[in-house]
Amino acid sequence: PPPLQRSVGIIGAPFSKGQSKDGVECAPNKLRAAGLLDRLRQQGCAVKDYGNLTFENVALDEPVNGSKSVRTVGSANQRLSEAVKAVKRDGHTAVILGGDHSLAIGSIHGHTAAVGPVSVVWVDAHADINTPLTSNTGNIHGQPMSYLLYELQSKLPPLPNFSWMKPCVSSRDLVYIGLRDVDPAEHYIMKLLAVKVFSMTQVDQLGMARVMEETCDYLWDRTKKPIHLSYDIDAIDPSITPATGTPAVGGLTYREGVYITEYLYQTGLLSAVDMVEVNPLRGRTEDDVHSTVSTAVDLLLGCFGRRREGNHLPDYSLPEP
Ligand SMILES: N[C@H]1CN[C@H](C(=O)O)[C@@H]1CCC[B-](O)(O)O
Ligand SMILES: [Mn+2]
Ligand SMILES: [Mn+2]
Repeated sequence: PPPLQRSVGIIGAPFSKGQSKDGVECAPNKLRAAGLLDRLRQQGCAVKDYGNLTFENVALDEPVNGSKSVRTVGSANQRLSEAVKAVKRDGHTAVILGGDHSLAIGSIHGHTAAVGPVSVVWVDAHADINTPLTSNTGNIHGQPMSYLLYELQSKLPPLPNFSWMKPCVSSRDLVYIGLRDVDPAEHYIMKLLAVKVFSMTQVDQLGMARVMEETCDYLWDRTKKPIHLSYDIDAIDPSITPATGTPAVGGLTYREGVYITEYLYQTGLLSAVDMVEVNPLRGRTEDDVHSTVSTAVDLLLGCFGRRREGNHLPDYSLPEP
């Protein structure tokens, strides 16, 4: 089997301007405070923490074609792209702690700048594939995939502070898992581009084991590429992860969510992971926040070898009397 990814580079991306609810910028430090780095090290990973990026709030950032905070989102993602490229060049699997899902623009752009074409596994209740002209909210966290796909470039208006980026994902290299709250325009776009989708209906029909087999068979139809896993915590059912900005009922169980990470880890191809949309201020109780944050931590641990059967380090030996 291929050498499994055990060297992790953590980037904190405390960014919230892809949407309108305060709090999502607090998630990187919450995830660290929950012991993410220690737990990764305890399961045998080498972990380098690159700290939190600082993002500029662009003044007078008036909507462009309805999209909000375009200049601020563009500038943030340019910075994130550079940071992810550096982490990849240092030889780590990149972990990007969001922050809202508009960060996937910079994360995937920087990833492909470093390693070339990647397969994207997008785990989310939502497709996040509105263009600036189809979005009903103007929130760019509902649009990142339209900025990234070669096939949608002709549908994008010129956007200030985005001239640094180029499209870098082919629709053939994208798989969605967990969709259940998709706008009509997004549905039309996914049909038009024949994007591979495992909505919650397919999760129910096939079961997650089959979904993951079919995901990998589809992505590896030709060459095996590094995998970019973009995990929106709202893919998980809100009964488990309520502290998030756009919850949608009927989501993945904790077990299904973790299975995705266990499966992708053992491919040995996991090259970058986004963990986004955890919003501690959206929990009604401290338990809501704890359940959401600890689930996000467990999902990330699964990406780096944690198994529910148990784990032990290779150098473990039993104590002798
Ligand atoms: N209700 C969804 C569907 N479309 C909306 C939009 O375009 O604003 C919402 C986006 C969620 C973004 B998220 O997936 O990153 O949370
Ligand atoms: Mn979502
Ligand atoms: Mn999302």
